[in-house]
Amino acid sequence: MRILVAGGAGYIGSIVTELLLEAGHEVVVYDNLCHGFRAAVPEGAQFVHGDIGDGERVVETLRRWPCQAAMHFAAFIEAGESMEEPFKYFRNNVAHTITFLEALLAGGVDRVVFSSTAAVYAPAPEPLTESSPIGPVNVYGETKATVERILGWLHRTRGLRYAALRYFNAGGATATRGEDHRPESHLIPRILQVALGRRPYVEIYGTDYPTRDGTCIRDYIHVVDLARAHLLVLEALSERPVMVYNVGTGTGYTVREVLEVCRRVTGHPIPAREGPRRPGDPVMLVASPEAIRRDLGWTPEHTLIDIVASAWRWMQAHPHGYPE
Ligand SMILES: NC(=O)c1ccc[n+]([C@@H]2O[C@H](COP(=O)([O-])OP(=O)(O)OC[C@H]3O[C@@H](n4cnc5c(N)ncnc54)[C@H](O)[C@@H]3O)[C@@H](O)[C@H]2O)c1
Ligand SMILES: O=c1ccn([C@@H]2O[C@H](COP(=O)(O)OP(=O)(O)O[C@H]3O[C@H](CO)[C@@H](O)[C@H](O)[C@H]3O)[C@@H](O)[C@H]2O)c(=O)[nH]1
Repeated sequence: MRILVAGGAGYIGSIVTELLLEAGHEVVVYDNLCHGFRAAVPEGAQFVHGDIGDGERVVETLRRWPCQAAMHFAAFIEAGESMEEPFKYFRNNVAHTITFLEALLAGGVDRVVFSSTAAVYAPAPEPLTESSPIGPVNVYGETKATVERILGWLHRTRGLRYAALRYFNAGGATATRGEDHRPESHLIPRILQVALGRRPYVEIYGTDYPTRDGTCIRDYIHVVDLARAHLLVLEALSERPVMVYNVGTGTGYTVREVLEVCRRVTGHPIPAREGPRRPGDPVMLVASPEAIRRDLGWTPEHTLIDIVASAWRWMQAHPHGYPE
């Protein structure tokens, strides 16, 4: 298949592109590079510098390289920032996505894999299943829940086939690609930047949550396991026109536990300071990954140690990330 990958110059999209090419697919990466890097795009992929909010450019791209499916990673991704800049998030993640979806259908693409998130759920003290209540506690999660509903209506009214993958917290790297967000807001790379000598300490956002050690709990999923889920749903779209799956491991770690794993893997003491809560942070998000296992046979193959070890290898090899 030839696949249009919007946001394919970013962290997860570039690694999914790497796996798609390895599996023998053709890929057209479509990215405005607002947060991605040209150097992250695998050599075997076509690259188009474009915005998902520019429908004409999307249609033009599809005329030049007709595609059988699209994957949609292009979005702003920070829950904390979304609480400060709601319009920025609604515009890019919802309004521009509507333009993008309309252009895909006009350009003959009726299969979409969408990057949704665990942040669509109301935080809960037990593992979340796909039928757990939707109830985002931040604007970012609301934008993703809104797009999921739009996809549902486009299936009913236009026959769009789609998979919405609700990722839990992605981490880790391949041998050649890793996480490089600027500014970096994510826990694991921020901790590893301390071990690398690029930050004096890591701040723990909130130590008074009702959890086993007072810090937030997340389900960390290796980016390669996450990427494999994309290839599986892409194949399955022929038989299953609508799929909504959690992609996580089923195991939650507190911020302090992640910090300990990072100290063990790097052998660095990694100083930490306790700070206030970050607005919009859910107390706990842990997946039940049972549905995607049952339907498609997907299971995670990597542990939190593998995530941290691969991220650490990548950061040591690329201490300043991708070249601009
Ligand atoms: N990183 C995680 O842990 C995580 C968890 C859940 C969901 N997600 C979702 O996965 C997707 C990818 O996340 P990531 O961590 O790779 O983020 P990222 O910022 O590394 O990648 C996003 C890419 O989209 C591009 N982009 C953004 N707006 C665009 C626009 N209007 N037009 C064209 N390109 C645009 C950026 O340049 C970037 O290359 C996002 O949709 C995010 O919401 C990520
Ligand atoms: O310097 C830091 C950074 C983070 N945290 C905490 O670490 C946890 C994880 O935070 P982070 O790595 O920023 O990820 P999330 O805010 O959980 O969000 C990620 O995971 C979500 C799915 O769970 C996705 O939807 C988002 O796109 C993605 O950014 C949270 O409790 C944070 O408060 C700290 O204590 N200190």
